[in-house]
Amino acid sequence: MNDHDQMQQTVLSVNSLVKRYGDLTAVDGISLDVRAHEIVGVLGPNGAGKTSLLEMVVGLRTPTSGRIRVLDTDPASNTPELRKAVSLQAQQADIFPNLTTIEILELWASFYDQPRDPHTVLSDVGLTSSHGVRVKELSGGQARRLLVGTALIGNPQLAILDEPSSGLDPNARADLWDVITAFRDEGRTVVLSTHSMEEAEAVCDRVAIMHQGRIVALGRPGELIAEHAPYHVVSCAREPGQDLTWAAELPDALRVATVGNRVNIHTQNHQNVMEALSAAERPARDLRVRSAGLDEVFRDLTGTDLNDDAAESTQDSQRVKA
Ligand SMILES: Nc1ncnc2c1ncn2[C@@H]1O[C@H](COP(=O)(O)OP(=O)(O)OP(=O)(O)O)[C@@H](O)[C@H]1O
Repeated sequence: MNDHDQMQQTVLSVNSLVKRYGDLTAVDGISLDVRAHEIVGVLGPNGAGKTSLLEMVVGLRTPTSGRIRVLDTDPASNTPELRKAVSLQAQQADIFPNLTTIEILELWASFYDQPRDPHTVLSDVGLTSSHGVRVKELSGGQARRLLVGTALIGNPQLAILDEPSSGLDPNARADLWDVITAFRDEGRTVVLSTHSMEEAEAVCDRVAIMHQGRIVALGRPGELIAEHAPYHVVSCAREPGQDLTWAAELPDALRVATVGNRVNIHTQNHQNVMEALSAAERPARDLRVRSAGLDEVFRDLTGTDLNDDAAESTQDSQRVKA
């Protein structure tokens, strides 16, 4: 197989997948193909069904209905070949609380025929200086990095990472994104879940936006934005006592929403909006403009916000225009 053929290879194929827990439908008829050499992000808020989907893909949960093939094999068959080719980032390493970080990676490496060097992986996930620290003494972020290391050490063809950057500080997140993209650049495939649109945009070749058990959009981040949110967001500071609700009346304002101390105005003519904000009797300050991103795509497709902490105010300054 040449490079091109390899990149066309379907590593994961999911068809009409459903997972019910009693009356609750957590995964509601998902179909998704993942090709070799790509990073696919499953982007959705808490409870969207991401973990249920990923754990079915590795055979840890049983589908209610539908079909999954990983490297042309049903994950429920749990063959030794599949166990070596696919890895799921462990959810916790504290089953071995007294082992050190390097001992954990050496233990995980021993499960595989051609593992990565544990010291290299320790360095990749930024834990070299913590090589002698016991698992029970790690901070939340350090523990998360170690878990990502356990997913990569076996050199799997397909790595499944469930919220790999959760709890990491911005520098550690950026380092982790480098590790994940370098892993893909070696010809491997990654499916990760996240509720960070920043992460989805930074690392994912394609993004599946998941909401209430369904994939509501699938594509490259730039394509999704161009298709579903082809506008700019003008943002300004809302100072104490300042009323900017009038911005919703601007002919070029598609939507106006307050997020904490900032007011965001969606528009297809950011020049006009910025001029109007600057020319007001009490001019808006700290004006910024950016292209819409995946969070706007998510909001426009689902009517809800991706992250609670970025939840937009429902007060009178929020207006949606047709
Ligand atoms: N074992 C289970 N039994 C019953 N309900 C479950 C079970 N696992 C998940 N659920 C429910 O299924 C829905 C989807 O959960 P899931 O963990 O798959 O979502 P998620 O997108 O991974 O969420 P999070 O980002 O919070 O981890 C939620 O409503 C959850 O409460």
